[in-house]
Amino acid sequence: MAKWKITCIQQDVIFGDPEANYKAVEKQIEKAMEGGPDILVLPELWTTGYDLKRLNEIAEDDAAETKAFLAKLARKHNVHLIGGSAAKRTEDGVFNTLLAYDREGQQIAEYSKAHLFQLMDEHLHLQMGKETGDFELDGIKTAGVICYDIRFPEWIRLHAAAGAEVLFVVAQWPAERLSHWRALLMARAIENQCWVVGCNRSGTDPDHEFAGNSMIINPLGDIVAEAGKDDELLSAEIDTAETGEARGHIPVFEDRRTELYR
Ligand SMILES: NC(=O)CCC(=O)C(=O)O
Repeated sequence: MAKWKITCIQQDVIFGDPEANYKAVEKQIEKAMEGGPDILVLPELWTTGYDLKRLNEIAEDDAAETKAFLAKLARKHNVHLIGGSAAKRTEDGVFNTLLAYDREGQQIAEYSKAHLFQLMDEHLHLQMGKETGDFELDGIKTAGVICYDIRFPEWIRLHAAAGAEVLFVVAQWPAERLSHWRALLMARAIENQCWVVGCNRSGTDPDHEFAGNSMIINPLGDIVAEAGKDDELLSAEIDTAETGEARGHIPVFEDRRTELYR
């Protein structure tokens, strides 16, 4: 069991300008550390934004600079860093990849978005990940997924059934579907009886206005903290003992009828 203070860094992303975003994020991390968090969370594609037409050009080989940047800051601040996602260029194309680092700056997760969101043209510019997003923090099973992934309950269930007690969701979720963002995050928490930490971006890009409304939701589906629309550091204390309590109270995982689910 673990008790953690989690802070989501909800902020605007400067379109197609990784250097400017590194500077902005470094500054926000410094500010967030004043609150003494154990875990920091960044949003989806925070280095490049959805500059998909230039993505192949501005993505880094193996997301190397982003990895070095996140590892350095996790170590410097002695904080677990769920580093949002970054465009990772490989021989097979560009992936939208979540990266996470522990307090020592060791990489603990590298998960590429499995479900590509056609409405924002991801399928034209990105490759689909094939692996799950499980990882451990301080010996606790957790998982990280990316934005549109939360529309696939069977994908999230796979992680919860493997023991994840906290689900981190990094996102660039548009304001026009804010009601879906809120309902889907709450539903994933209720059905999987796990903590859900959704870190969305704020601001706009040439094609979208983003919702903000990062959320921290407990395993009963209650919203413990929710941000507004603009830049914000959203924090809450979480206790993973509540996952076991929720699962003990209504034994959903025991009552599953997997033999019927075909
Ligand atoms: N960046 C995304 O995956 C957006 C997903 C989204 O907006 C949705 O409605 O789903």
